[in-house]
Amino acid sequence: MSAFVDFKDVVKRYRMGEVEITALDGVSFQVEQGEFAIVVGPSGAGKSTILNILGGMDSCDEGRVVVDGVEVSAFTQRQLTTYRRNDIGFVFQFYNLVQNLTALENVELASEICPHPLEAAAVLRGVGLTKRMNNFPAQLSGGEQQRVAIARALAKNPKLLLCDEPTGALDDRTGKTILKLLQDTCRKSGMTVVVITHNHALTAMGDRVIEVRDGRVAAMKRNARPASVESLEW
Ligand SMILES: Nc1ncnc2c1ncn2[C@@H]1O[C@H](COP(=O)(O)OP(=O)(O)OP(=O)(O)O)[C@@H](O)[C@H]1O
Repeated sequence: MSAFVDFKDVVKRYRMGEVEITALDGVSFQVEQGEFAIVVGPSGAGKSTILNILGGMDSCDEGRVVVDGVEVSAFTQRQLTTYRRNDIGFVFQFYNLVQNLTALENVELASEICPHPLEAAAVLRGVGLTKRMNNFPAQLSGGEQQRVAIARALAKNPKLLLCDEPTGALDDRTGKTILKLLQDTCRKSGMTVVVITHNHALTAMGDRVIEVRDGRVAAMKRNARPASVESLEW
C-alpha cells in the first residue's frame, strides 16, 4: 500500500537551448491523507516544480507519482486536465482571482466545472467572508482575496489542496491568519494540504516537513506535536 501521495525517484529536467537544468534529481517523499505537509527550501531548490508535477501542471521525466492509489505520472494530457480540474485545489501567492467577478462568482466559476462541488456561499462563510461575497477583488484586502482563493480551491471539493507561497504577498499578521485557516481546514475537513515556502519558521506547524535542496530531498520528518500558528515567530 503506498501513501496517499507518493513521489518516488522523480527526475525533472528543463532544456533551454543547449543547456539542460535538472530541477528535480531523484525526489522521493510521502504525504498521508489528512496531513498538513510543508515543503521548504531555498529559492531554486525545486519546490514549485514538485508542486506543479503533483498538481498535474507539469510531468516528470523519470520516476513515479501516485496520488490516492492512482499513478498520475502515467496520465495522458487529457487525463491530466481532468485531474487538475477535479482533484486539485490550487492556492497561489498572488490569488489569481478574476477581477470582474465578485467573490461569490469567482468561487462558483471554479466549482461549476467539478463533479462534486460544495456550495460556494457556504464555503465563503467557512473562510470568514460572509459579508464580502458580493464584493469584487479590488474591493477586498490581500488577506480577504487570499481567503476567496482558498474558498475557490475548497469549493471544488478536491483530493489535495496545494498552496504555493500562500502568504508571500501578505504582511506577517495577515499571513498567519491565512496559515491558521489552512491548518484549521486540514484539521476540520480532513483535507490533505501541501504548502510550499522558503520560510523555515513555518515548519513547526506542519504534520510533515519535506526539506528540499538542490533538487533533492535533504530531509523528511514528522512533527509529533505540530505548533499552533499563533506560537510561530518570524
Ligand atoms: N519552465 C522552466 N524552464 C526552465 N527552467 C526551469 C523551469 N522551471 C523551473 N526551472 C528551473 O528549475 C529549478 C527549480 O525551480 P523551482 O521554481 O522549482 O524552484 P523553487 O524552489 O520553487 O524556487 P522559488 O522559491 O524561487 O520559486 C531552478 O533552477 C529553475 O530555474
